[in-house]
Amino acid sequence: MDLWLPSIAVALIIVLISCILNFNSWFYAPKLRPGSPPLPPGSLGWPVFGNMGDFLQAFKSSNPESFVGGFISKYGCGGLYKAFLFRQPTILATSAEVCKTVLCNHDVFEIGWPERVVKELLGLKVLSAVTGDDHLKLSKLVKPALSSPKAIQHQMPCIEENVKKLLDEWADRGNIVFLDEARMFTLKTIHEILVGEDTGIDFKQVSGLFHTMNKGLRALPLNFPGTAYSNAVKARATLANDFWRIFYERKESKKRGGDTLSMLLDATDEGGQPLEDDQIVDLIMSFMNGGHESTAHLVTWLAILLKEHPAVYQRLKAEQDEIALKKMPGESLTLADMRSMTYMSRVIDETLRLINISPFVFRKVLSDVQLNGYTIPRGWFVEAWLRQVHMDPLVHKNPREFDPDRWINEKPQPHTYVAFGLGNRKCPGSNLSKIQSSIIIHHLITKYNWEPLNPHYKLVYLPHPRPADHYPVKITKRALV
Ligand code: HEM
Repeated sequence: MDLWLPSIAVALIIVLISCILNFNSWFYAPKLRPGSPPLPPGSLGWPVFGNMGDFLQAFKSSNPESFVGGFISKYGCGGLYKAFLFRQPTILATSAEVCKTVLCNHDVFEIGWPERVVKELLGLKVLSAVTGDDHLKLSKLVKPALSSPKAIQHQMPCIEENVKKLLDEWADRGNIVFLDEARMFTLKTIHEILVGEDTGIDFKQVSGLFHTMNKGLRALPLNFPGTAYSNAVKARATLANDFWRIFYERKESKKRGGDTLSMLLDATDEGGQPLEDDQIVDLIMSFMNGGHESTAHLVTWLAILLKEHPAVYQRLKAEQDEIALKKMPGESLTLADMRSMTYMSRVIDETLRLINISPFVFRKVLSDVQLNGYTIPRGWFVEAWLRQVHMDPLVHKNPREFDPDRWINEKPQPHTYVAFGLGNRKCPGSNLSKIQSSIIIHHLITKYNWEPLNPHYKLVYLPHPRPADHYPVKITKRALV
């Protein structure tokens, strides 16, 4: 009797642990049709939390690759693993080929924000919320407002004027925190590009509101006072007030220019239908949101990596000095100048590959699909792990090395560079962010010097990779020669 009790207790504990460990698999794994291939290998982790603990541990360490690396070393290099992330049963798509399949097959893999998030935070009719044919039609209608020759003609002088003012102001101040200043700069510039004039908005407040709104996008959609989601909904409402005011002022004034708002006001679809007012307001807000934070990170990382790689710095400086020397004082950069910045373009691509500002993007599975001998079940989420595509040594040789020449030496396949995504949802602001960073780095490298005040910064990876101290630098204007 004395021996029975402890044995039963041990057996019960084992059963309990096994129930806890297998709860997600029992609860979420679907019954597959007889003869269907199995789910991909992997583990759905702990109840409620799934694999979030491993994910956070990896992304809070100095080696975020260890998260996917754990799946690869346990389950092989198949490029597909089942997991449980962000409260959803999820397939991790980690190889370049699988990511391409996921991002380019919109009839099966579509964006799938919860309805409530679309309604309360994103806006019902913005690019990242609409799906299928509606998405195709909207893309066709709004992309020219960001990347047509007419749009670029408006963007370039606007960016350059702001850059010149900004860099002089930075040099006057001496010490600045690079990422914080770059954020303010990209926010002001994208605002001018989008709405074309001073609208009296408070940029510091707007930056904070977008930050609060973005935090809510991945939070539990519980609208109770004090939750991240509720704060995000309030932030969005405050932002929307500002943007409706700007919209009405412009609509009533009938003034039009090369700015995005003018182009959206005048845009019509194939049937001659204009965009609806609330859609234009939501689109402008979504571009302003998507268009400042990521570009500010890109510019900051360019400044960091150039300082850390003197040979790349010297080569880029030589290319940019040659362009600058051909200019009369005050003469602006032209599109032809931008096209001649071939090394700059490789440095930017390599920075985006190495840093992975958007480490992954998600899709919802619309119907059961078989891929590489596995079933991906309907209703699950797929995370296309863009970061792994860039950091896979089988795709990019010595992936941890910063080597802008890999883009000519390795001649990589187009789907192995996914910094801006792939397929129909590829970032519509990719050109704009490259133009903006090229112009700022052109003026910075040809006329100023910057020295990091803390070269031994600590790196953090969430929500975007960056130095924990946001990269404080001392900036000085070069003497004219
Ligand atoms: C370094 C800068 C940037 C990076 C790394 C970046 C990255 C990305 C990525 C990876 C996607 C694809 C998302 C997906 O497949 O679900 C995307 C989409 C998007 N981006 Fe960007 N982006 C940048 C700059 C910009 C700028 C400047 C704008 C606007 C002016 C912008 C607006 C958007 C929008 C609206 C979408 C949604 C497109 C759709 O769903 O059709 N982004 N971006």
